Formats: sequence, structure tokens, C-alpha cells
Amino acid sequence: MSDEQNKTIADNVIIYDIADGIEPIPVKVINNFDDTYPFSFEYGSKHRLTKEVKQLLHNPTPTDGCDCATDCNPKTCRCQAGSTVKFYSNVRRVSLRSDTQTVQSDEYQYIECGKHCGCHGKCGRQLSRDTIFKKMEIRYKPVIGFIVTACQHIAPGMPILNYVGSIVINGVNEDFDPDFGTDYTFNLYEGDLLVHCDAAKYGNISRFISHSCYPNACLMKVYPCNKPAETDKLILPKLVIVALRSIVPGDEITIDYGIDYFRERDLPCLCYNYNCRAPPDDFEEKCKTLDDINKERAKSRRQVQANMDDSKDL
Ligand SMILES: C[S@@+](CC[C@H](N)C(=O)[O-])C[C@H]1O[C@@H](n2cnc3c(N)ncnc32)[C@H](O)[C@@H]1O
Repeated sequence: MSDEQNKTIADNVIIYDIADGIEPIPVKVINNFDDTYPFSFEYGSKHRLTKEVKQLLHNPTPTDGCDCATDCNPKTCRCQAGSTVKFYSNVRRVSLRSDTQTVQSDEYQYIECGKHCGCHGKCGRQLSRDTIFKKMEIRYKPVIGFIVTACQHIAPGMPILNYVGSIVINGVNEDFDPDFGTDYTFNLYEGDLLVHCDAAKYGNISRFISHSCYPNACLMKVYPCNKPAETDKLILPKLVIVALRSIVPGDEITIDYGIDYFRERDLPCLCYNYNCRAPPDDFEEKCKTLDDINKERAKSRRQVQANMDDSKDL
């Protein structure tokens, strides 16, 4: 393909930083199609907890943490023993099985060391961060709405950002907005208490991440400590979005919402991937094979490169 064909029209940036300075890197919003703006929401980089929710939470004590010295030994660390995945802090990557499609289930959980641990949380096992870990943009895509795209390479197993929202217990949500219903809600627990994380009115850019039946990222629960046997208090996990496959600049970041999301709303899924579980009527015509997906990624990588080259000329 010639350089001329590679060139794209300069992006129409409609917001220069949707995070309003809260993140270490500004997050642009781009709409190259029409005048649509994202619905307003309050930007925050940590879960929002009401007083009532705080009262239900377990307060970690030294007995819930590990008794390692400054550097945790993966073989003896109690926090690592309670985790079903390993986090290699030197490369900032989580070990996931290569066939992993989603880690929303409790099969994958990670316990982070904290201040209450022998290592005082300074051992490097901290997987979650209260800021985005990678440079990303929000882009408008007709019909689907705003989506999140990567601006840099993200290797499989790397944490990308936390899914942040208001914590809702048994459906009581001060931030509830009937216009959005549960479109931005993820389940955290379904036991005696129903606990959700709702990002409709408050959250970070993770609230724009779309669903795909062939996702390149997933949500992983990261707990602050081991659950003590005697407590009936709540141990609230952070939801960390981790790359499942290698993500290249220009790729849309996607997760699996679960098929019930589409069934409950009687909504077709518009991911058009070969393995789509809620295909729309025009699926046969537009369906993407694995080969198409790889070609599309190569094209978006070339476009990002061309945009970068263009901005150097300015
Ligand atoms: C959590 S929001 C994602 C952000 C949203 N696109 C926006 O502009 O605010 C979920 C909504 O995005 C749209 N969406 C995301 N993934 C989709 C998919 N695979 N097919 C159809 N709609 C999708 C649907 O409208 C869904 O209710």
C-alpha cells in the first residue's frame, strides 16, 4: 500500500482530556463521524463507596496478610498462596492460560499485598493501580457509541486499567439513572448481599469499553487480603482489566460482557466476530473471520503510524 493510501484525515478531537487531569496522561475523545458527545458523567479513578457500604467492609489486619519481609517469597507468601494467578512484577504481567477467553469467574483471583502485610505492600506484588496504566483514546463508532482504543502496545497478561464505579449493595444506588439502567454495571458478588459496580454516572474510561465475543481483554478480581474464616464482612475486590492477547496501537479494547447482557436486553451483538453469540440479521454478510480480524489490526496499526508521521510534520 502506498504512503498516500495510508494517510488518514486528521482526527476530530472533541474533548482534549475527558479525565480532566485526574489521570497521569490526558485521554482524548475523538468523533470523526458526527456531533455526538459522550453523556456527562463524573470522572473518578477509585470506586465510590457510600458510608453504608464502608460499614459493611472488612478492615484488613496483620493476620489477614502475609508475614514476608520486604520482598515476598512467591513460595511462602500467604497472599500469593490465596491467589489463583501469578503476577510477575518485573514484566508487569499476569500468567493466564493461553485459551483464556474471560476471567470474570472466581476461578481467577489475585490477592494483593497491602499495608497490613509483613512486606507493608512494598514487595512489588501490587497489580492494581488507581490510574490508567496505558495510553488510550475514546473514539466514536456509529451505532455502538464511544469505544476505547489503545495508543501503545499492550502485551498479553498486562494490566490496562481498573473498572471503576459506584459500589451498589442490594440495588440501592444513589447514582442510579433510569436512562442507563444497568448498562454500565458489573456483578461483584451474588451471595447474601448483591454487590455491583455501576459506572453509569461515575467512573473512569473503562465505562466505554465495548463487548466482543472475541475479546482482547478481561476483568480480573483483585482482593486486598485473604478472607478470614470468621468474618461475615465484605472484602471488596478491585476489577482490573487485563490484556488476554497482544494489543497493538489502534486496536479497540474489548471485554466479554457475558451473553446474558444481550439476551436480557433483546439486543444484537455488533462485534461481527466469527464466534458471535448474539448475531444480528446482517451477520452472514459482515461476519469477520480470524484472518479478517488480523488484517483489520494490521490496517489500524498502519493508520496509527501514518497519523504519528503526519503529526511529526506539523
Ligand atoms: C458499557 S456501555 C459502553 C459504552 C457506550 N458505547 C457509550 O458510548 O457510552 C455498553 C453499551 O455499549 C453498546 N455496546 C457495547 N458493545 C456492544 C456490542 N458488541 N454490540 C452492540 N452494542 C454494544 C451498547 O449500547 C451497550 O449497552
